[in-house]
Amino acid sequence: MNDEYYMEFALSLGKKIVGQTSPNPPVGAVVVNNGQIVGFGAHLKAGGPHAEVHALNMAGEKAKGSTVYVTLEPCSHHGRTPPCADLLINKEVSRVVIATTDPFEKVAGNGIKRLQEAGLEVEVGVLKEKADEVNEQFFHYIKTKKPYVTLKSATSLDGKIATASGESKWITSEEARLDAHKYRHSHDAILVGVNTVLKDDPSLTTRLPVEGKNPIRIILDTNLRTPLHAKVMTQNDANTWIVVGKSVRREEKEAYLNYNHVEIIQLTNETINISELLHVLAEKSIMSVFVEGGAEVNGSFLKVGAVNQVITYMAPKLIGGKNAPTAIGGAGIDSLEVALPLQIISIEKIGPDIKIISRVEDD
Ligand SMILES: Nc1c(/N=C/[C@H](O)[C@H](O)[C@H](O)COP(=O)(O)O)[nH]c(=O)[nH]c1=O
Repeated sequence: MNDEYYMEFALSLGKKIVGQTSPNPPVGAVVVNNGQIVGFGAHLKAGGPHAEVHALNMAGEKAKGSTVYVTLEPCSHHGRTPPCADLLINKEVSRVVIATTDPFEKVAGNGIKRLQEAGLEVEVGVLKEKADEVNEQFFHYIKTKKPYVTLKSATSLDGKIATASGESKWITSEEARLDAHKYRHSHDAILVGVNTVLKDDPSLTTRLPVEGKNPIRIILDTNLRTPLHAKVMTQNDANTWIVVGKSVRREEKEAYLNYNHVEIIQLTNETINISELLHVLAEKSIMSVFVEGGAEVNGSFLKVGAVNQVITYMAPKLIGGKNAPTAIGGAGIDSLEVALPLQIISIEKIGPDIKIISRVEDD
């Protein structure tokens, strides 16, 4: 076979664990010896063994003289686990094929250098584009020290998220709504405004046919209006972080602190500053946030340009009405020249609806 054949396998392992390794990258590794796959593995959770460790353990004696395919440059620094570059050398691996290099300053290029200095054959760049996509959340987080933000909207053909009277259930189909849950699974946090909580009382959990990780639920709630009987308060199958402004007083927060799964994050301004929020979330190791609106919250992210990916579901319905809300509220951008440089990545049918994935060009 060829290198791409085995790297595809390693990438499929990495892709399947996106969302469960934060704040580490979702890495996959495959060990091949004499044309046989003798080991494979993925980094399953931060603090756990890296993908190469699992794959080499499975390979046992057959690691010697093997070729190891890994989706990201092996680490060469002592993190919470010993360096994988040293392990590859100690196991007497002959050749290491790497899909893409790690932008993390402690690693960038050092892993490759250490392998080459030890006499291993190293090949870099096999299926690089695909690996960069699997690592997009991690790379953005490492480069910008801010979470990767995916904005989701579900609208009618004319861009409305509800009728003028506020009716919104449902615009898009069951299939489209289910598809959105995949992003709840693959992001560390889901974020909505308190108006969505007041209007829809959402649970914001991941309800996929088989399992799915619940993201941390982040509620933007400047004046702490989230009702104590809301599902995000009474259901503790996911943590809930309520973000409030400076003027919320300590005694107002008391009642919320009785819930173990609830945390109040108080920012330093009267109103919530999205840039400050993203900095605080990154400090708490949140690598990716799935913003499910509503319109005002979406507008506040757009206003500061804090959008990396947009998932748009559009139903074949026309709602109309100048007072019916559209997907992005707020003041909007002042001129087209400051519009986000989005690129459409894919358009597909989901049931009767269409799904558009668009991303901001790499920074
Ligand atoms: N109104 C529509 C949506 N509306 C989504 C709501 O704003 C809110 O995120 C949901 O109610 C979440 O509830 P839960 O977490 O599933 O319990 N979302 C969609 O994809 N299509 C629509 O038509």
